[in-house]
Amino acid sequence: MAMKAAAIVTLPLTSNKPLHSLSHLNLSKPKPLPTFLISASSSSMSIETTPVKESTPLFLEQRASKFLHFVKYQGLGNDFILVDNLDSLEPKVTPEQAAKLCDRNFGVGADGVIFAMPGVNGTDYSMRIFNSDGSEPEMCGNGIRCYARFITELEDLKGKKSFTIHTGAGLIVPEIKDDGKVRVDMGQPILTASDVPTKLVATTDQAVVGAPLEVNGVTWNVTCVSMGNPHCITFGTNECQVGLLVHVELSRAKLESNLELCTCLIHNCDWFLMLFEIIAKKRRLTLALGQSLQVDDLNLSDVGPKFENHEVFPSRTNTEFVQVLSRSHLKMRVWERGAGATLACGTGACAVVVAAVLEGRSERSCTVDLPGGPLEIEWKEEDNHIYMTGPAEVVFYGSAPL
Ligand SMILES: N[C@@H](CCC[C@H](N)C(=O)O)C(=O)O
Repeated sequence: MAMKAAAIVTLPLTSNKPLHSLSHLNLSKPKPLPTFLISASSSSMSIETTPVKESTPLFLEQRASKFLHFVKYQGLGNDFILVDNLDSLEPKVTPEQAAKLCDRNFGVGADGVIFAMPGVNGTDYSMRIFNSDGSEPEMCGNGIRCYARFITELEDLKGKKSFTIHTGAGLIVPEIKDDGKVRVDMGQPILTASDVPTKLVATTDQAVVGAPLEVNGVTWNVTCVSMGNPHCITFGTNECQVGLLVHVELSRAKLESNLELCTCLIHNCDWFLMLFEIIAKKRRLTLALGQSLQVDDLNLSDVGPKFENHEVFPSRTNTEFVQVLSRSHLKMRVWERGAGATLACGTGACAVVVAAVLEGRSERSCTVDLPGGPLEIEWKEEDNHIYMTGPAEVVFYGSAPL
């Protein structure tokens, strides 16, 4: 009689199956992985697919194990490791572990790690995030869209499309649209210089709008906006070209329409309005013209860190370099605090539209082109809130040792 041996095998982490094959799993209520009976005789070996009762801990239930189970998401190429942290307000990953996980050579690779946590103060959920350098920002626009999609995977929302999320920037309300995109009420922008925060001297109503800032030996014109996290937005340098300082005599009544006309003309001939100063008594408008930014030509990794760590930004800053394509179409590149050059920044795109409106360059509703794709941004006059609409997609499901 042939001898038979039997062994219990649970599909291991070393399975050849691609990680995305776990995509059908509901991560909060893990389903058992299949168990197979292997029978071997001296002449043959067979695998029976009849499940066998097993007692080993389930893969996704190994909370005590040294593995982090996560879902990788991206929003316009701004990518994140999303962690189910709904059972605790303590992140499952330390800032040091987050930096290691985000490393694109030695880790999973991401711009940040995001934790889906239980709600506080009556909100449905709360969110925390670590940047790829391990620092903790207050908010993340692309991340919050990924978060919203992640919640729909973790929880049975019973058809609910919108919920409230507590963040370091206050209450954020995403809404899942029928086409899968996410529209987010990003709240109100913060403009008071000391709250952004920046040490730059306010130019108008405590806000820093179109102020000169020297970086790398060049004077840039900047506007500072907080979306909960700090942003410094520039449309270009203030290097006036010979003969381009224009003085226009205007009557007060005509001022607004003339200002718009000037901006238009200047855009058309590839120069743009950098600074305007109304000397009311003399009824004179002074325009200082600078060179328009061609964002594709920018040496981002050279200039970005100099803005990020400039002494006028006590909490460091994210920096957006913007080219105006039309009054409703902007193009930007971003150097993010704690993450460097990224393919997109949601809070950055919102801050850019606020800056463009404050500087008289755009309407309140704009398409903002980022290296990873476009975002629709609207700064509503009625409630002073900013609304951002864009995509968020799963990249893969995975586990990594901590
Ligand atoms: N990419 C994010 C912003 C992430 C935080 C930022 N690096 C900071 O430190 O403030 C976005 O989409 O908003």
